[in-house]
This record gives sequence, structure tokens and C-alpha cells, in this order.
Amino acid sequence: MKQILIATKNPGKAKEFKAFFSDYGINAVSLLDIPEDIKDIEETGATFEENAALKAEQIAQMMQIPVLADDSGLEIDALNGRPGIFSARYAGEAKSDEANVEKVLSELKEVSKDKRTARFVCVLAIAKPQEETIFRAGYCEGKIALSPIGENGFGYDPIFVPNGHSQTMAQLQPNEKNKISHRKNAIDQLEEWVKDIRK
Ligand SMILES: O=c1[nH]c(=O)c2ncn([C@@H]3O[C@H](COP(=O)(O)OP(=O)(O)OP(=O)(O)O)[C@@H](O)[C@H]3O)c2[nH]1
Ligand SMILES: [Mg+2]
Repeated sequence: MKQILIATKNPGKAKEFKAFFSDYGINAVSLLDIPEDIKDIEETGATFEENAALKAEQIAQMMQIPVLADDSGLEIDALNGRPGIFSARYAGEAKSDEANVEKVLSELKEVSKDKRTARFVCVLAIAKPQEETIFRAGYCEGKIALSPIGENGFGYDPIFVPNGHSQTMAQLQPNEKNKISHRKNAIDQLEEWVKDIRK
């Protein structure tokens, strides 16, 4: 089976990539699956694109194989786009999903239901040694709930209600999230590239 290395240590993302690529007959391997001990890449960029490129290009150089990286996050309109690129570490370096959710909910305490609009953003970067990196972006629009509900997914899924749904992302089944998510919308634009790996 063909393989692709995903430059992530986030188990939630890794699981979603495995599901997407298995539909194409490709085995998606993450940094959590390989024996090499790869140190965390510092995400010093100012945009999702810059951070996705940092992760994909550094790992591609290290391993000398094509690598896909995902930089993603939640943009909340009432918070001027925060947490944005800081989504993973919004409540501190411990990267606690629960603490991040709590911080967002407390910042939105005074914000009414109709003003709680937000979107998930996913930027994928594909780096091949000696080639120019390519980028694809995907989005998922929705609203921030008043309190967390649901057990599936990761990150802010328990407080994100996608447009057209009455449940949070964390209440949807994984295969339902994977039909509408920002990550799915970005991956859908990789069709040509995916054909290339399958050759
Ligand atoms: O509810 C969510 N559902 C999602 O589908 C989702 N996608 C991203 N996020 C949030 O954005 C951060 C990414 O930050 P990020 O791209 O730097 O990744 P990360 O640091 O977690 O892992 P890595 O891929 O960098 O190793 C994550 O930690 C989450 O807080 C999501 N939250
Ligand atoms: Mg990260």
C-alpha cells in the first residue's frame, strides 16, 4: 500500500487523515507512528500557510520524502479572529483542549447567540525535497455554542456547531464530521496530487 507521511503529532488530526486517505487506498502515517524521535517544529509563522510550510518543509528535508502538514485553527468573529493560529496553545503551552474551550467560552460570555459566528480553517502544505511547496485551504463555517457538548473529535469540536446542523462537531459521528470539515474541504482540493502518489 502507498504511504504518505503527515507532519503532525496531534492524534485527532492523525486519525482523520487516516480515514480520508484510506478511501484512496493510501496509508497515512503520522509522526506518532514512526520510530524516529522528531522534535516539535517551532510554529513561528504569522499565518496558517507559514506554519504549515515550516512543518512540511522541515520534516521533508529531514526524511527526504514528500510530507503533508496541516496548520489549522478556529477563527471567532467576536474575538477579531482569535484564537486563529494560536488555537492549540490558546490557554497555555500545555495545549489543553478543555482549558482552551473554557477560555473561549469565558471570553464570549457577554456575546449573544447570533454574534457567535466562527469558522474552522485548515491549510495543508505539501513539501517535496527540492520542489516548491504547494498549499490548499479549507473552511467550515458555524457558531460557538453556549456550553460544551459531545464526546467525539478533538479541540474545540464540543463548542462548534457547523452551519446547517443543530449539534456540535463533537456530537456528530466521525464520518459525518469528515464529510463537512475544514480538513475535508482542503483535502478535496488535493485530488491531482493524490493521484500522483498512487502511481
Ligand atoms: O475542534 C477542533 N476540530 C478540528 O478539526 C480542529 N482542527 C484544528 N483545531 C484546533 O486548532 C489547533 C491546531 O493547531 P496546529 O495546527 O498547530 O496543530 P497541533 O499543534 O495540535 O498539532 P501539529 O499538527 O502542529 O503537530 C488544534 O490543536 C485545535 O485546537 C481543531 N479543533
Ligand atoms: Mg502545532
